Amino acid sequence: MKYVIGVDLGTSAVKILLVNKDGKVCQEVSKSYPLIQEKSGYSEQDPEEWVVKTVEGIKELVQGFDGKAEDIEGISFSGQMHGLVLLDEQNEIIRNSILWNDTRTSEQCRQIYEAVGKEKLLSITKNPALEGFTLPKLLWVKEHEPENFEKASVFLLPKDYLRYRLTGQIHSEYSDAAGTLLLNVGEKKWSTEICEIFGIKPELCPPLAESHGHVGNITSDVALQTGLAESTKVFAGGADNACGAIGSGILAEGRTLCSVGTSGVVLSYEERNDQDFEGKVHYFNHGEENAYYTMGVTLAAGYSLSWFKDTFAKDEEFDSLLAHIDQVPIGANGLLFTPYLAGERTPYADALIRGSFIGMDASHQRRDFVRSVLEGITFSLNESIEIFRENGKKIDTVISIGGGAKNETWLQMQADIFNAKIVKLSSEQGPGMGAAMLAAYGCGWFSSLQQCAEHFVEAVKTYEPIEANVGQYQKLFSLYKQVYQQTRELNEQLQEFRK
Ligand SMILES: Nc1ncnc2c1ncn2[C@@H]1O[C@H](COP(=O)(O)OP(=O)(O)O)[C@@H](O)[C@H]1O
Ligand SMILES: O=C(CO)[C@@H](O)[C@H](O)COP(=O)(O)O
Repeated sequence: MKYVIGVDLGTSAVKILLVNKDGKVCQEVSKSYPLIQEKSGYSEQDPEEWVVKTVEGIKELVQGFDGKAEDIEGISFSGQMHGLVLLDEQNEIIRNSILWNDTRTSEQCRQIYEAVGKEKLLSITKNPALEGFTLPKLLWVKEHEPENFEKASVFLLPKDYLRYRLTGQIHSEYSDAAGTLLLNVGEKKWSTEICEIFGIKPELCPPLAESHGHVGNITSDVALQTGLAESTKVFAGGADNACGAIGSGILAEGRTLCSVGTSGVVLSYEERNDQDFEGKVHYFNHGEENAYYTMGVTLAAGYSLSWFKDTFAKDEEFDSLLAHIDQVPIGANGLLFTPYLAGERTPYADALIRGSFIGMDASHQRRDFVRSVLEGITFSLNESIEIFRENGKKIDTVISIGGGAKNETWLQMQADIFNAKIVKLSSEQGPGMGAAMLAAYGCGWFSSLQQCAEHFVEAVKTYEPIEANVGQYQKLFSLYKQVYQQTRELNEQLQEFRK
């Protein structure tokens, strides 16, 4: 039997899957790493930590594998998007990576609009200037750490850096490059125009490959450290959301995905690159060649739940924290949560907004808070579903993946709040599976990603919306939507008291 490895470099952890030619996940390893948050709105990670944890994880996986290392034919990557990794001329890391959920760059976003103009920016990059994207981070470094900017010889995205360390080859690929604001998304090339406007030398942008492109092999050093064979082919991989889409079979028009990882996304496949969503949703290149997807993003989805757990139930597992939520009625006994712990993207591009619990009273117990956190996250994702529906998309079925899809009550809640059928897959690890599928397709096991999806993607359970619940959630959703408007100014005034 032949195998491939899919590596998902997530925000909370790197998750590594060993998948056989039948699409069965034979082994799984996960290694977590922390966020570095020096100030409110700052979020960084040490790229070296990604490499160390991935190498450890692959080593563990290979040690537990009873076949021959040569049978692991290929490896590919999925990664948290947008994070800026700067390398000097020796390809050494210059500073910590500034991540997708770091919102220090509001001023740089303003400068981008001023210098390029919103209309032109949308026509080239298909996206608005958002704090999480890479170009604003690069401009922040240029302004605040000019010595680091001067030293930089290339920038990479997180999984591209990881792949460089495993192969010695420097590349990016279209699906992740699309999240930089430096790519001409429709023409699939770095925008020389945007680079020139901001004084970014073209060499700073790495060469581009297709996601299934064979970009190198494992170096002899990494083969020695991990037990992988040097013949293991390395394929470029994709942005985690593009890989999540591949791993969930979102490979045709009309398919919709919901992912609750650290962030939360609602994503829809797009055949064309010329639709106009006026920048209300992200519009990126897919990991499938010449395809696209649109997506709304909740910055702190799973992160809201993990924040709650770390703060109030540190030593408990998620399953035990969530054990009693179905004993709490819809609406959490009058408690409403908004998940704006790190600001928000969709539908409010707002770096200053912060979360709220509205309606606390002395009868509330921990379980009410937990339920309200899940409801608030799901309401936020429903705002993206609403934008898609308002733009004419029919959403009656949603495939649900990510850490959040491990909980059955949450999946039923998604069905009731989205008023759509929710499909759970055999593995909730869509991005890792998508990465493995890119390797499988790259190895030539299948003639297309679609054919690979027919073999690899397996639905195991569906959750139908329950009419009575849908009605109750609709009432709550209209209250939820008022919280943003009513807390926006308060949050602006609280800014001076933040860390
Ligand atoms: N058993 C569980 N039930 C519900 N949610 C969970 C469970 N385990 C993890 N999660 C959620 O999933 C999130 C992590 O999802 P994951 O897809 O691994 O994220 P990432 O790719 O960002 O590292 C956590 O922040 C948590 O909110
Ligand atoms: O910023 C985005 C998408 O635009 C995030 O979705 C990141 O890609 C992080 O993903 P997870 O770690 O939550 O999977």
